[in-house]
Amino acid sequence: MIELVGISKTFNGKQGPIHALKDVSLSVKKGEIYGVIGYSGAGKSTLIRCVNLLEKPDQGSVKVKDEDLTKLSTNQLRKARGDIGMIFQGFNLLKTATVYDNIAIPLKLTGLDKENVKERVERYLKIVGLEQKHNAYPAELSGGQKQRVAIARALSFEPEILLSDEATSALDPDTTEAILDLLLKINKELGITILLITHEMNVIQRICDRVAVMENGEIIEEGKTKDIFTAPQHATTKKFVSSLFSHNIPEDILANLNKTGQVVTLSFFGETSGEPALAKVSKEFDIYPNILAGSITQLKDESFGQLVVHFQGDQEIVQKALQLLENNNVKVEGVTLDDSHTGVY
Ligand SMILES: Nc1ncnc2c1ncn2[C@@H]1O[C@H](COP(=O)(O)OP(=O)(O)OP(=O)(O)O)[C@@H](O)[C@H]1O
Repeated sequence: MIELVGISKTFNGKQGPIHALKDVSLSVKKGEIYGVIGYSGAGKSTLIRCVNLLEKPDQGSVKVKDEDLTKLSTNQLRKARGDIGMIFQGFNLLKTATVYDNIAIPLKLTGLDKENVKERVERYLKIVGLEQKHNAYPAELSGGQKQRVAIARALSFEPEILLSDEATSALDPDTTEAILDLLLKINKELGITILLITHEMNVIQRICDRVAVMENGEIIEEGKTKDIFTAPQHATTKKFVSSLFSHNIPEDILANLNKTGQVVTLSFFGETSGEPALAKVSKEFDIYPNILAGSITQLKDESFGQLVVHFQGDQEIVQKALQLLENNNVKVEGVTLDDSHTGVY
């Protein structure tokens, strides 16, 4: 659906050139929710703005629905952009217009007649749950409600793709959850492909099928959300994942525990696979795992759990127990003193 190949973009900064994107390639499938995560300055905004050519890359191709947007005339590009909606952190609403007009005005500018404009505004305000707010002005709305208006405005053009530029970054945690639920609903019920950028791992965790991690204008890791959560490779990815699972065990306690046995992290999917497997090994090998920390979190399609466990006793038996856990699809990783600085992931 979206195919970025070898995108580069350099800005002229005051202190010399800034290589915001360096040979970035990315592919988003139809119907997918794809997240790009990175710290400030990683190049996320530049990347997402390249998808609808708000930013023109210096090199590379931007294919949307098999059409290379960099090769289109102004008119053709305007038409192609009709398939790509966008929402922003700052909502970008017209302050002096009502909720209704914020959606209706851009639609009227496309030449749509009054009846159809009315029908669309009402349909999409209903989808975002704001049918009671037609006559309100943006100043009378909460942040979450303003983002809902912005989403309804984007949807009113009936795009196949929605780009989300940090849409939940200005919102409190509860409102963020509600907006993420709305994005999931839009994806599932309207079949809209979503490409989002964020610096918050919980956004990736809750709704993304796949994720790319960006740093210094490059994609440093990419994959299914599930795989990135269970086996992050790059130090930055590990940091993002551990921001959600900060099972910080104080260093001196960890050092003492390591003297009397082994401390491991067990990662598992689904509600059933982790604890029963642990109960099974303790029974079979007559060992007593001591659970030090644990968490369970909901990914888009399944739950993901982690337990930090101390295994005491005969090392040979413990190794056999850990092997059995692995055979039961539980991922086993040793916890070292170094891990405790950033949290166990
Ligand atoms: N128009 C511009 N002119 C000059 N430099 C720019 C411009 N736009 C972005 N940059 C620089 O390019 C780099 C990448 O910026 P970008 O906004 O894409 O990163 P980001 O990951 O989205 O970060 P943030 O979340 O802080 O916006 C940064 O060093 C930024 O200062």
